[in-house]
Order: sequence, then C-alpha cells, then structure tokens
Amino acid sequence: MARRFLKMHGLGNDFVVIDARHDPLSLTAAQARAIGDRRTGVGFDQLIVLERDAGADVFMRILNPDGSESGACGNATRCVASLVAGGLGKDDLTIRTISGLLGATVHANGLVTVDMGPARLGWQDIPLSREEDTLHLSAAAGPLADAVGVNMGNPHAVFFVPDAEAVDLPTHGPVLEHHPLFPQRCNIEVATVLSPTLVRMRVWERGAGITRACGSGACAVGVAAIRRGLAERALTVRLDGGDLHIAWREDGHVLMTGPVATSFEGVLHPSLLDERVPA
Ligand SMILES: N[C@H](CCC[C@H](N)C(=O)O)C(=O)O
Repeated sequence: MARRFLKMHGLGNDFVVIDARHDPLSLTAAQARAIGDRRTGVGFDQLIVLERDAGADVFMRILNPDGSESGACGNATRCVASLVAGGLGKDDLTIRTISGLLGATVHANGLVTVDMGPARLGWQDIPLSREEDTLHLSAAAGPLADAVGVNMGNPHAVFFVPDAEAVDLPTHGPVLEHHPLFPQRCNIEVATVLSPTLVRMRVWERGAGITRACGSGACAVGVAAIRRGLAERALTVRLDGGDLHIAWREDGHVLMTGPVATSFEGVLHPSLLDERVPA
C-alpha cells in the first residue's frame, strides 16, 4: 500500500513523518532501514510515525536509520507539534513518546517550545552497565574522556573539549556509542563552552551517526554544562545546523525552543514497505 509522508527538519536534522492516526501502520526495523537509505529509499535521520493516543493529542514513534527505536527526539517533537497544532487549531499540545508525555507550545513567530520532561541523572537512568558517578563517566576513546551522563528520554554522554570542531567524531563516535558502559548504546556529544550562555556542540547519534542537530542532545549538553558549573540555567546551544535555546527549570524539566521546517511531501512506493525488502 502506498503511504503519504512529509519530509520535515529541525536545524537540518531531517525526518520522514508518516501520519498513521487514521490508517495504522506498524513498521519493522527492515522497513525503516529501507525507507532510511538515502540512495535506494527516501533517507532520514529519524522516521516518525504518528499514532492516535487516548490521553494525548498524538503519539509519536521514533525510529533510527538502523531500525532501532528511540524514546526521544527533540527536533522531531517540535516538527510534530507544529504539524498537529495546525490540524487541531490549537497552540498548546501534549505529545506522547514511549518515554512519557511531553508538552509543546507553538509560538506566533513559528518557533516551538517543547517541555522535554525532567533530565534523569541516576546511573540506572542513563542507563549505565554499572554504578558510576554520572558527572564523571569512565567511558573514553581517543582524547574523549570524563563525560557527563544525562537521560532525556534517551541516553546521552557529553564530553567537554577545548575545541569541538577538532574532534574526530567519525572515529570516536561509534566506539563510544557501543562502549560496554552503555547497555542501550548512547548518543555522544562533544561540547565546548564559549561563554556561560553559549555552548558549541557536535553530535554522534545512536543508530544514525553524525547529524546536523540533535534536540535531546542539546538539552543534555545544557544540563551537563549547568551540572558542571560551566553555564547558566538558560543558554544557547550552537549545533552544526543552528541554535537551540535550552532552559533547565528548578523542577528539573528541560525546555527546548527552536525552529521547524517542512521541505517536501511524497508517497512511499509500496515496494519500500514490502516485508521481503533486503535489510
Ligand atoms: N535527533 C534526535 C535524537 C534522536 C535520538 C536517537 N538517535 C536515539 O536516541 O537513538 C533529537 O533531536 O533529539
């Protein structure tokens, strides 16, 4: 069966969004990988499937290009909020993920704020494979060491470095993503504090590799910088694709504000959804 989709992005972190609220769709990991191939499929950093939810305006399922599922995607949550708000004719929304219920507000200027929920900081929350102080993780690769662990609905390890531009992420990112300290693998951020209100970051995403932006990663970087005493509770995080504004409230919730964009709409050819498609 052919399926309509939207291509959306937040700061160049791009998504195939399939609205399955009226026509349920259950995708296998192999189907997600097929759609995600940038030459033989459509290509995406994350595949988002919208479903109906009895207790929220919408449920969003988040799949990586390797077919794995994630509990959070900050940039896609902004895109989904903007899309669903338009359809429902309201600016304040609730969005459920497998990690919980999020609140979002679409502002008159088009920017969207998502309450990404509380940052979870215990070693079991990240999760780690053994008890460790999440302010100083033991996982290391090349020059990268002494990370801060943060769970934003998905796992993150933030490495502060003198110059984030100089880090060889294609080499060290996958080693750290698969480090034995992280039983569910990990999203890896390298960050340089430019001032107490401005942090530069680059990301190696679990299941996706280098992307131009990662919203949950920007939240994790903000929280990590604040925990280390390097930043104020409201700051700008500068990603390859642009800036996100992050605020860590006293109650633990992390607010993320940034832009959304729609680039095109299309129809998936039925062969991409064929179960026999090679993985
Ligand atoms: N790009 C997303 C994160 C995707 C997370 C995914 N790579 C994982 O946790 O496996 C964001 O804006 O937050």
